[in-house]
Amino acid sequence: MKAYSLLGPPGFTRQLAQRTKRVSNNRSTVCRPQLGRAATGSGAAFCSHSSSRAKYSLVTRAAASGADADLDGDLELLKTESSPGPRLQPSERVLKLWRKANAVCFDVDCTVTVNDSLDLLAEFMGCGGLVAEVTNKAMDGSMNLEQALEERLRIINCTPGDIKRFIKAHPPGSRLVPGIEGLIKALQARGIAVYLISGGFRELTLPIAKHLGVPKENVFANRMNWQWDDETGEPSRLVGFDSSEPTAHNRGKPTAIARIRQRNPYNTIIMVGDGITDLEAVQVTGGADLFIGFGGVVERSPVAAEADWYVYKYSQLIEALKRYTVAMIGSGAWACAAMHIVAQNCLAYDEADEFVDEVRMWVYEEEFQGSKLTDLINSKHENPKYLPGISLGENTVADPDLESTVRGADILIFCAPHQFIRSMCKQLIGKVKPEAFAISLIKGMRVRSDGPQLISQLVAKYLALDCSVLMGANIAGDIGREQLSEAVIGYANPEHAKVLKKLFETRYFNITLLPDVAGAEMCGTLKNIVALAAGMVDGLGLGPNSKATIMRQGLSEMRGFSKALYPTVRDETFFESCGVADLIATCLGGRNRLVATEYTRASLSGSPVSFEQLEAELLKGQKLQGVLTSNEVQEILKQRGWEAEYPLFTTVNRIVSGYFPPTDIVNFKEVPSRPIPSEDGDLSDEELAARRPRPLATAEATA
Ligand SMILES: NC(=O)c1ccc[n+]([C@@H]2O[C@H](COP(=O)([O-])OP(=O)(O)OC[C@H]3O[C@@H](n4cnc5c(N)ncnc54)[C@H](O)[C@@H]3O)[C@@H](O)[C@H]2O)c1
Ligand SMILES: O=P(O)(O)OC[C@H](O)CO
Repeated sequence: MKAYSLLGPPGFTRQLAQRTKRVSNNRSTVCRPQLGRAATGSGAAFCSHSSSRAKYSLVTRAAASGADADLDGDLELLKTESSPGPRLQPSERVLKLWRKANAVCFDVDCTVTVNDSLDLLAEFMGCGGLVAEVTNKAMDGSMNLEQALEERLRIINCTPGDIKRFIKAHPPGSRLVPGIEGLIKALQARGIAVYLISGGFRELTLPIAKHLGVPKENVFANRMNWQWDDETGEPSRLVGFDSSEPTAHNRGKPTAIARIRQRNPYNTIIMVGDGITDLEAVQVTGGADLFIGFGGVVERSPVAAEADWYVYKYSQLIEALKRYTVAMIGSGAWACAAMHIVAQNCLAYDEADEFVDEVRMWVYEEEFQGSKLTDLINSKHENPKYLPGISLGENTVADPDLESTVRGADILIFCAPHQFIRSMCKQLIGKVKPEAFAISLIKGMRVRSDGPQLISQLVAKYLALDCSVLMGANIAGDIGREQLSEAVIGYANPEHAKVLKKLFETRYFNITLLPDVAGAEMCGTLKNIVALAAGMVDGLGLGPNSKATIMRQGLSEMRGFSKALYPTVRDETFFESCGVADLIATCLGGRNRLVATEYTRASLSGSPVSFEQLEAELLKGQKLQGVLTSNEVQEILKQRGWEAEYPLFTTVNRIVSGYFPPTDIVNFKEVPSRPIPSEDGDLSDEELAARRPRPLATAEATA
């Protein structure tokens, strides 16, 4: 890369730089016009304004050959320096600013393919050559901006009718830069204000703004002054322009941006342009926060060299607006059903297109029918073991490596059986983006020596992330088959909640936002205990009255226990999908209910089977959460002396621990007051072993 610094009067050096670049016809040459003398040792060409144009050829030839040149006299190319060239890849800082912009200001010349509408109007009026000469004078600094505008208008001397005809002959839609409409729509859909700033005239800019959907109050440009016809009361003759507009003067663009700031509470304003006057927007205090150079219409080397980010296509800016890379941690039945929705939503195009298409999914690697589960998912786009027949989407990428799954992710979805989460979070410490946020779909809790810990709290503690929860009547298979369903997102951070709603909501899956993380999560966790009781009732062959009794009692204990642990939990939460609706769904059709039903039947038949065995036989790799949760909750009840206050929870735990037969579920009111049979007395070893679920310690050890 050769870079030449040209010293001299700004207009002249700028023009010289452009010509040098053009002659060198080489993108790896950068010419920077600079004022004053360069520091000793830096590459510089000095040209006084009076230096003859003949000297151009010397400079341009030197640039074209990439050679150093040492010219005498007042045009002196001292030597070359190396430069990294335009920044074609945005830095982290630039990307962040682009994504958090409140307003984006476009130089209007970067929205239409013909760079200067006034020159185009001059051509239309048949005076293109004359006007171009004046434009050149402004470029080489021999005429100031205001004088040049005045002179160009004087030559053009058009009427309002001429302008109308001109717009008709060159409608904005016929000369838009590809991608500009999509970019402006994408920005506006995100609530980012769009402005057009032009050194040209409102009369020519407003039709472009209208076509692009930019409101006219967001257009900064000069205004033509008209002589009004006394007879018709209509404007008739052009008599100059209103020089009070900021764009009529040097540094007009930063002045316009300063005005935008005065009128709006914007933190971040971006200027997109292709000229030195656009670049000035970031060089003045109060101007733009970032300058993005656009080379899709005209490429000006000094602008390219100084831009914070230089792009040739607007699609690059649209792509970079996609803020959220999503990662799914888990690949069981619910993780796959949720992925069916999430992957579609990430791929779906809407104007606010906020999600990166590809979603990585962490898969606990297993062999299935002789192949690796990850390979099967990546080739067939479904998980044949945990949710066969349901597409995960071609944009889902299964990854057996937890750390690479979350690398670069902005949103982490946790959906694995709760007993494995702690060890997974420990592994991820320091591996997730600090500004990422999380959502847990997990129904379960952890009990530590100092008390309970919700999974959302565990994620927040280990990974320092805000963690919302998604809970509801959500039986995985039915959602995979796109049956109507709903859930709540319990949140603490409303901004995150809004994004998460977009990520999960779909035609058949409604999301309600609920500012009660603990309430929603406690509901999802505790209903699994009640589902075991409901399964026992089914196993006993009892009818709906008995089941309804169990469910009502269960709901009441869920509410009491949740509020006793977390006093901020709201009563309304129990009437949402995560409360009563999930309780109904899980007690009618969930896995906990199924396994408890079979446990009860086996027990009644005189051939008891353990929960562990039934889990393996009936669920084929899926995990039963209710028994673990019952043990965890019971530990808290015991610690706090609350067992008698939660008779259904306690009875379920006595049954799944093998102390009482499942027939005792109907005696839940008095079971807690009964003495617990001693292990070596009242029950045979086989009976106890068969009835006892896998102890909690074993499950934790697996993790
Ligand atoms: N299945 C549902 O209908 C449903 C609905 C709503 C919520 N949930 C909740 O979602 C959570 C996840 O359940 P799911 O249905 O996606 O899973 P699942 O029960 O269908 O499958 C078990 C998963 O655990 C994985 N696994 C096995 N051993 C592991 C280990 N040592 N470490 C890590 N992972 C291991 C398996 O590979 C599999 O992906 C649970 O908290 C559950 O309560 C489930
Ligand atoms: O199959 P279960 O009993 O784990 O319940 C599944 C879901 O949690 C129902 O919402």
